Amino acid sequence: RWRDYVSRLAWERLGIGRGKSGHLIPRLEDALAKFSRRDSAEVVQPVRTTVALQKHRGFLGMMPCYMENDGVLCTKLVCFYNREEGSTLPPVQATVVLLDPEYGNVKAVMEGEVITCMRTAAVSAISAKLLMRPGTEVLAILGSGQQARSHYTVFTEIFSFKEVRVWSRTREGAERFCRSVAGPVIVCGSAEEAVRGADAIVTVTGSTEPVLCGHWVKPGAHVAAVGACRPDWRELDDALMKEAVVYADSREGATAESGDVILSGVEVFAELGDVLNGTKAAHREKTTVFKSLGMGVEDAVSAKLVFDKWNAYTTSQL
Ligand SMILES: NC(=O)C1=CN([C@@H]2O[C@H](COP(=O)(O)OP(=O)(O)OC[C@H]3O[C@@H](n4cnc5c(N)ncnc54)[C@H](O)[C@@H]3O)[C@@H](O)[C@H]2O)C=CC1
Ligand SMILES: O=C(O)C1=NCCCC1
Repeated sequence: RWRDYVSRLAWERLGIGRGKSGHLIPRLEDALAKFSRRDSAEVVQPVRTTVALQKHRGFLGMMPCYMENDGVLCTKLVCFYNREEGSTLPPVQATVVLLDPEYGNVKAVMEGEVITCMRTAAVSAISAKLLMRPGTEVLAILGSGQQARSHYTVFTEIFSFKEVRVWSRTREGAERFCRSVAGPVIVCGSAEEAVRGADAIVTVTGSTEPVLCGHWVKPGAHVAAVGACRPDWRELDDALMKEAVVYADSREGATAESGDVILSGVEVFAELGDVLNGTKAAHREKTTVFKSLGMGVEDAVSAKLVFDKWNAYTTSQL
């Protein structure tokens, strides 16, 4: 889409995504660590408020965040849908609004899909940095949409996989994905074939039922589970949830919104921020699941980065 193309170009032109995910990953690590300290001068971020758009099989999520010490006030409005196979409508549409916390005026209104794709992939990469075993060789991606593409980009930029595999519910989807990314990918005929022996697995599907079974997963593998962000949606089965040490971006978010956490009845062991703060262990030696729900603070620091880069760029053109 034209809008997607322009945003991506702007993102690259501003140098945010260039090389080792540019400046985004350190800012997100800092934000995750601040969030987990639960200091209201650092981050105030309620659990996402969600309104069901029943007629359209979708949801509106509202994601405000205030970072008093950093002077950042932001909210994202995101609509996400459980689309029919073959639908050409966008699965996620988002707008990010950056405000001045002192006066309340709007500083910028930003297209939020690229921010959502890049920050989600970057946070999954942080989970892999913290929880993946050293010497990993094989990455498997389940799903072939926009999150699959952003995860491919960030993961192959940061880690040196010998093999990347993709599975999608249609072969055409997987083949389209291969044509859209910059490196080699092996198309697999089933999710099981894709994940058998994989060291890292990313689940980025719109599925509401498990697509990944525990008994396929190599012991010690790391799973970044990005889809299934509703309390009755699943991507991972109970066997995997019970076998793994489960991490999340937000404990409150995971226990309110994640079907994989709620319906399997497992405990979230730690937030990524706890590991970054050194208050909880990174169990690299075990099978680990990072359950990603997405947080307003991730959008806030990403939007601030875009805004600052944009200001610097426009000033340099004067
Ligand atoms: N954790 C987070 O922060 C975020 C999570 N998401 C979620 O990530 C998931 C992927 O998002 P996008 O890539 O933007 O969507 P997309 O529509 O571009 O891609 C979805 C992929 O899932 C596949 N899929 C859909 N239903 C399926 C099923 N029943 N079984 C197997 N595969 C199925 C599709 O064929 C497609 O390959 C969605 O669930 C979305 O809500 C999106 C943004 C942020
Ligand atoms: O954090 C986000 O942004 C989203 N999370 C779950 C569903 C789609 C958007």
